[in-house]
Amino acid sequence: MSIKTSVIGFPRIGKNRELKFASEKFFKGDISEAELQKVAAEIRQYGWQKQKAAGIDFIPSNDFSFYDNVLDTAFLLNVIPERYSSLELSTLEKYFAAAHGYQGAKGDVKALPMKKWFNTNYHYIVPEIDDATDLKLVGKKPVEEFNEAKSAGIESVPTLIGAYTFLRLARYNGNKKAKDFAAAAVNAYAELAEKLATAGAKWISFAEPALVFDVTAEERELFKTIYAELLRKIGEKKNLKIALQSYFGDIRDVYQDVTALGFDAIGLDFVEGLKSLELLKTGFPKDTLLLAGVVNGKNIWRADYAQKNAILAEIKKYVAAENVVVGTSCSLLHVPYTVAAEQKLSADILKHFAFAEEKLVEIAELASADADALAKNKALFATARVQANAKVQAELAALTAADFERKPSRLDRREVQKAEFKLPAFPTTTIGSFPQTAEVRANRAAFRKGEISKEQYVAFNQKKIAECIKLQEEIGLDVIVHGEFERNDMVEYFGSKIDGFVFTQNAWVQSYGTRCVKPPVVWGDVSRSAPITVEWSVFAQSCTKKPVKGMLTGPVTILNWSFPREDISLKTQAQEIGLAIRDEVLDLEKNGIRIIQIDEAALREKLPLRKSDWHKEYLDWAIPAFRLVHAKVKPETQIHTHMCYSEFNDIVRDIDNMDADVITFEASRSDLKLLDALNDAKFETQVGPGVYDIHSPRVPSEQEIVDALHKIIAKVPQQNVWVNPDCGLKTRGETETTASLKNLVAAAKKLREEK
Ligand SMILES: Nc1nc2c(c(=O)[nH]1)N[C@@H](CNc1ccc(C(=O)N[C@@H](CCC(=O)N[C@@H](CCC(=O)N[C@@H](CCC(=O)O)C(=O)O)C(=O)O)C(=O)O)cc1)CN2
Ligand code: MET
Ligand SMILES: [Zn+2]
Repeated sequence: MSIKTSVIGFPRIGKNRELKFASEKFFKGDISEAELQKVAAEIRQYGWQKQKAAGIDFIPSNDFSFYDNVLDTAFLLNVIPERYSSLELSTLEKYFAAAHGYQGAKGDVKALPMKKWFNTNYHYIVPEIDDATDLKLVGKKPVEEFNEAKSAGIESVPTLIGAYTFLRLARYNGNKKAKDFAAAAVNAYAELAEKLATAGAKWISFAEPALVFDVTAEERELFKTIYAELLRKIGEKKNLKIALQSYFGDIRDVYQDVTALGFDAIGLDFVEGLKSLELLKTGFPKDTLLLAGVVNGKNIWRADYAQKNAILAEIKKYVAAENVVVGTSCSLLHVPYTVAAEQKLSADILKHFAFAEEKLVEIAELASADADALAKNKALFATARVQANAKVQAELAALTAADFERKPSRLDRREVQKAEFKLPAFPTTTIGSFPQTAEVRANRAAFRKGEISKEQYVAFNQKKIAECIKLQEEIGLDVIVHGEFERNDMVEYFGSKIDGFVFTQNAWVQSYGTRCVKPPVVWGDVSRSAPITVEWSVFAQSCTKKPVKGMLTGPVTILNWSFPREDISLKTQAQEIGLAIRDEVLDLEKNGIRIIQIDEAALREKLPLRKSDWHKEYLDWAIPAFRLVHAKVKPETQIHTHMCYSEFNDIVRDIDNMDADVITFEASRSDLKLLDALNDAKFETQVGPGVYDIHSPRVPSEQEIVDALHKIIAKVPQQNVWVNPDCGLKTRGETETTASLKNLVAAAKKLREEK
């Protein structure tokens, strides 16, 4: 008897990003809703048929989304703020209005906020609940998609974001809290379960990834209340089975509750769940299926069957073999579709890759214990995939404490830099990128396709840089940037210039809505063979007397937004990338660049989901990796860094400990709590909390920026304050950018006068 198999979710942007392109056309009014729906149906069909062909037993439905599954759940449960529901638009248009705002004949509303989905580069839409929210079942999406799969001959498992995770991730604007909506949520989910059962569903799966966070006593009560009641209600319909699916870690705080509640299946993550095996040893209920997440849903490497089988063997000591189901550790949303779409990489490289479709085959092969497949896999892992780079290894081995310690101290450097730059109070700057217009993209594309020469490509970008600098001088900014016209993405660009990475052509992964990324793959030891940005920066500096910031991406961000190796530690990889970027920093300095920004946009992203793991598992290597990059620069060289997500209240000391001279970060949309945290921590790094939101085309008025600055100087010593936007301007238009920056400079001047 072959073991059964399950999948938590499948990619949904389309094998060639069809959903992205169709949605963007729909937004522009170029295609109808019906045409968009047709593309969506084809994408769903594709995923189901691939899973069926691979022999997957538990195939999910309702894992598709036009934008985001959390937003789908909000629309399913009537958690739709009135400003969207009252728009005279179709339901799908209201949904998109909540996802990314609406500005047009029918109204003007901003989008709901977007947040990182656990420890991934996917982002979800944060549902907004207030005291008047009438949580109840209003949508049909799960039932419709179940029926759609059924008519295609597939008996799917409708998967739903569970009530606990939904209520845990929502934002509450009134006095009511999650627990005040528990009863309503139970009723809505029970009603939905009944409808699904009537439609013929045999199973439903509740995804509860929020169980892998630290769970407080109060949250645990909420979880128990919800499911005790929901299972009781559903239990009245005896032919429906219920799975509880966790992922992105282990559920140590609620394992006992989960196993006691009486689910028909429990999904545990044996990849990121450090304690999952240990928990299993404490007992697992009889006659319950264990959906064993052993195939990594986040990486792009082939699974090592010997290692996976060892885990499965261990699992079977505690769970009857017939109750073990082999599956993915999380949704396959976080990996690209298929290795088959890669034509440029050699077969020797590609044979080590498994994207979503290849992972289906892996699950099936692990379940069937097919002898040929086992032998082939054994052979693949028998030899080392890559040769170590001796030079890099020697450099790593030679690192000492001094490589991580910049001298003199920040406060001493500060005096030196004051004399060096003679910047005014409230110095103004931007984060790096300027609008990536169609012609900028076209220039890169033409060069990539070999349609223009290197000289033509460089000449175009130099012209753009010169114009960009002239514009910044006219606006009156103090520290200038070159504009980043040569970069498609801040990580892909560096990856493509550093040895040790490999690149895919079509390995797109959804980051949010219609936006995708193509993460580079860390293939071997990483090293820099030639300067990357120096010529651009030197050219930019030749255009102005004002200081031009060199612009680099830091090691932690490059690593976090790539697919890392698994044969060596993240710490080692971050150090290798750190050494490569350090070479670049020192070359920039040698070539007259006196201010260097090293972006760590994604530093916060991979902070472990549990607080107890923060230091040991992450910060203890991530912060030193950044220090390594800049420790050897001269005292007068000013090091900046930038972070996109300002939710670092709990780690401000660690951020300060990166020992940058200046940090800029997103603050305009967030509250002032971070400023309080900076104040409490006596934050020493000079700071530029973004004074306006670059994610919107709206132009902030001078007064708004003055007001923002007043709030900032109420908490941060004036002499530490920089004035800058939130993040890079690459997604903005040129007109609004110029208008916004003029107001920003005017606001800074006003504050100088007030002093
Ligand atoms: N890696 C990463 N993660 C991040 C961020 C980030 O900046 N980088 N920011 C945060 C938000 N996430 C984001 C993720 C994606 C995009 C984004 O704009 N993505 C673009 C793709 C960007 C890109 O690489 N574009 C290439 C073009 C790539 C391409 O498709 N080229 C086609 C041809 C297209 C043509 O010729 O017109 C091809 O080569 O075939 C370029 O500009 O050069 C998109 O989905 O639309 C923005 C933010 C968090 N995570
Ligand atoms: N320097 C980069 C830019 O301005 C930093 C962006 S952070 C996502 O685009
Ligand atoms: Zn940013």
